[in-house]
Amino acid sequence: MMETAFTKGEIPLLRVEGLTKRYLKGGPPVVDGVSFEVAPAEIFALLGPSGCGKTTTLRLIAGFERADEGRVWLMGQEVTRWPPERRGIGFVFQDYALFPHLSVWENVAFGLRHLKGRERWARVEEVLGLVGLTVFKDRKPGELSGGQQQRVALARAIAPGPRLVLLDEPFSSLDAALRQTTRDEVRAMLKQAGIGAVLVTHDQEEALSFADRLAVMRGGRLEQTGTPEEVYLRPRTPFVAQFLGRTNLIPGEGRGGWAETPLGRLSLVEEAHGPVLLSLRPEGLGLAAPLGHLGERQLEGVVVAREFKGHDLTYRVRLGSRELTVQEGPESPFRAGDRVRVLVRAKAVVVGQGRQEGT
Ligand SMILES: Nc1ncnc2c1ncn2[C@@H]1O[C@H](COP(=O)(O)OP(=O)(O)OP(=O)(O)O)[C@@H](O)[C@H]1O
Repeated sequence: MMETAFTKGEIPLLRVEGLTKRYLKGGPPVVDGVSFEVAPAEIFALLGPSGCGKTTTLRLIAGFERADEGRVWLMGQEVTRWPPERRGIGFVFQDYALFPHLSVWENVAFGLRHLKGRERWARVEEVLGLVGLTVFKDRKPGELSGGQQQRVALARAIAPGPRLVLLDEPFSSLDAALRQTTRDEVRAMLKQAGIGAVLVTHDQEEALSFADRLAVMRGGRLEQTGTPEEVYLRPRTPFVAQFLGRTNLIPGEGRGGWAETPLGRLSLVEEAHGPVLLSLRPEGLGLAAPLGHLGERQLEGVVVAREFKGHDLTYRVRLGSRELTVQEGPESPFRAGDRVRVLVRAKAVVVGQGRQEGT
């Protein structure tokens, strides 16, 4: 499986290897053997539930925390023991951390104290232009919207010209509509400036749409790394399948290109043999009216719940002792209590080998 965005021989912008961190001596590691690489100008996301060690990983990369084990390289140079200021990395926090008493212009100029008057002025103007905030340069942060404040924070982080910025849940305090537009804008700005980024988020949609590649993190470890498409369409574990969206987990017996399952024979994306756990996304299933004639092989079930969401419609359908989540178009006509035929439209993905508990 393709897992890197690298051309042969290219030096990664960031490389971390075996990063491990315990906050309590002798306690469990909160970051446990984390390794990944980020290519120049690549946007990489660390996605995982609260407390899985994402922020700690970011702090180890920035140098705010010291790793118990493992190493960090920036553009081929080992920086594991370097202090944060020597690493030249930009950092954007969830709460922006802007100076409230300084204007937008002064906030952005703050990290440029090493530059002289004219040079400094030109760089601040350039960066404000890049983030589209030139007209607000005299305002204080408190006189801006959340999305605008976030862009100031980004401008301040990129003003000194870092090759890498670390973004810790930078969009989470914005409301849904603003979050999406700010995200798109920030992505476009990073791409335009050729700056690589590591984004930390617990929001799967954000990671999928913002990142070029992402890693799903759980309990201090990276469970799977790949492009958004690879990780969504080819999850390797039940956790990754469930964390990246809704899915149906179905036990089966692999027979090569297909598996025998309680839903009948399912085609598999990749060959498998023996006991397996399969993932079938709700959009890979469909509903139709049951066929009238008896003796026809069909997966018949009963709609137990229906959730209309505008762009789609989600059903819960009971088949024997099992419930499936099925996604249909918004005009799908079934109601709770209707008898329906379940259609399998997609191939199943193997997310576990061997007998699984609770399936
Ligand atoms: N300074 C600290 N001292 C002790 N424990 C800490 C410290 N910082 C974090 N932890 C613990 O380490 C674990 C990982 O925290 P971390 O903030 O890295 O996770 P996260 O995935 O970023 O979570 P969230 O999304 O909630 O911020 C958590 O159990 C947290 O309570």
